[in-house]
Amino acid sequence: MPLYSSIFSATIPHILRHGKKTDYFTFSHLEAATSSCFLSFNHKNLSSSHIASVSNFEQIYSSHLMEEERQMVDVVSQPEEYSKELNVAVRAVQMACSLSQKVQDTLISKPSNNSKDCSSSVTVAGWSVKAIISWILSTCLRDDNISILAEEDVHTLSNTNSSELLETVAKTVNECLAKAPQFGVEAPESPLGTSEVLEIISHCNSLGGPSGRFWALNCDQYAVSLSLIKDGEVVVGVLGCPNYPMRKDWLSYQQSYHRIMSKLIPSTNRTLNEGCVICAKKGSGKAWIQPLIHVNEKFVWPNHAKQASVSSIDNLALATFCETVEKANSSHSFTDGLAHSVGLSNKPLRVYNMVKYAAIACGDAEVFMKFSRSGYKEKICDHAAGVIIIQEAGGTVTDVRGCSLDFSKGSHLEGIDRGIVACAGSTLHENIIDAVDASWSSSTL
Ligand SMILES: Nc1ncnc2c1ncn2[C@@H]1O[C@H](COP(=O)(O)O)[C@@H](OP(=O)(O)O)[C@H]1O
Ligand SMILES: [Mg+2]
Repeated sequence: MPLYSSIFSATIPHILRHGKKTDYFTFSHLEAATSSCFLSFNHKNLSSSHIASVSNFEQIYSSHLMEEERQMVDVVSQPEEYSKELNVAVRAVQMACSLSQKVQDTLISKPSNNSKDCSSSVTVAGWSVKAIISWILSTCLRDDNISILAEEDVHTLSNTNSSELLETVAKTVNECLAKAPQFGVEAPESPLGTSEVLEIISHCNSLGGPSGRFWALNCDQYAVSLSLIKDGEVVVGVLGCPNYPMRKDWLSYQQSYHRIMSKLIPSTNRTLNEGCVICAKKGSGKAWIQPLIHVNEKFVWPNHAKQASVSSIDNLALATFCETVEKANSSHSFTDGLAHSVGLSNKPLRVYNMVKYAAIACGDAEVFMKFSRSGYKEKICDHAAGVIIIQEAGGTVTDVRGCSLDFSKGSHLEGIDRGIVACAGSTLHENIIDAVDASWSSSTL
């Protein structure tokens, strides 16, 4: 990429210094947005008080829908179980991703050398996403007892030393919620006070478990994932990837570059390179992918949604495998050796967190393997949405013995044997599992 090297050399060192997966940088306000939403096909199923509707959705959109979009309407408009939850969760994740994109745009346009500024922006963005998602879920689903399993301890923010942070989070949350109509959600009547923000964040205190329902949330710069878990089973999964390039050849670049590249290389179809949200409902046999909406656009459900399907490649020689970016999180030497032994000759795709699941669900990669050091317990928030999306898109996800991942044991996946393997199809999956079995005893894992 020599053409871009001078711009990259100016921006990349900054990203490398500060652009780790958890860095959000300064949040700047979202641009003015328009109001109203398009939901009449489904509004009977929704809590109409907070989700606006236009009655002429059918006339405006149905006649123009492409076949895939029609199918999407069929899937989400039927009064099926969890349609409402899926619909609301997609909006919540869209909003969270737009906040994340905004922060990243600020990073690119106004790089800061102050790591303290950066980490405080990360913290603000993280809490703000929790608040926004909690508020949307409880308001749109009319559920005052929303329960969310997230990674941080909710009490940190109520600490008396955190009052400045709380004020900043509340400001960010209010700026973001003021744009809720852009996503088809009514904004709060008046800005939320700090105690209300604390109250909505306090719902992020679920411990998970085998019965009842709770949401699992994970957010960072590269992925925002939200899943609904009912009686230990994942029933809805939504995965937003604000940097997903939607062009396979760009995936192999460090993800922070994508947004720079998408600005440098004009696309005839902008939606092809600026992030996506993928979602699925248990048992539907389908997953859906749609672009993120951008400044001054309205979220039109199911806007440009297309069915997401895993790749049809079932030959390891042609397959691409994903693995963790950080060597500390999964043994690269073991996966390299394994890849060599099974004839996986393509370069591994190292993308952060759940972007790996997204790559498989969209057919951009075929295999994901993660072999954590012994003693590390995987968190369910880091997998739930990705697992259901891959399964509904036609793929297979298990531990290395071929057992399903168990989301009923609290905040962590207990009893995972050796590691996690996700594949586009059962043939690939069997081959990988057999190969791991054959090489495990000689490994140092
Ligand atoms: N010591 C460890 N061993 C294995 N996985 C780890 C780990 N520490 C963190 N992780 C997991 O690996 C994820 C990051 O992987 P990757 O390198 O592919 O981005 C982390 O996501 P979070 O940062 O959301 O907790 C976490 O789920
Ligand atoms: Mg995580």
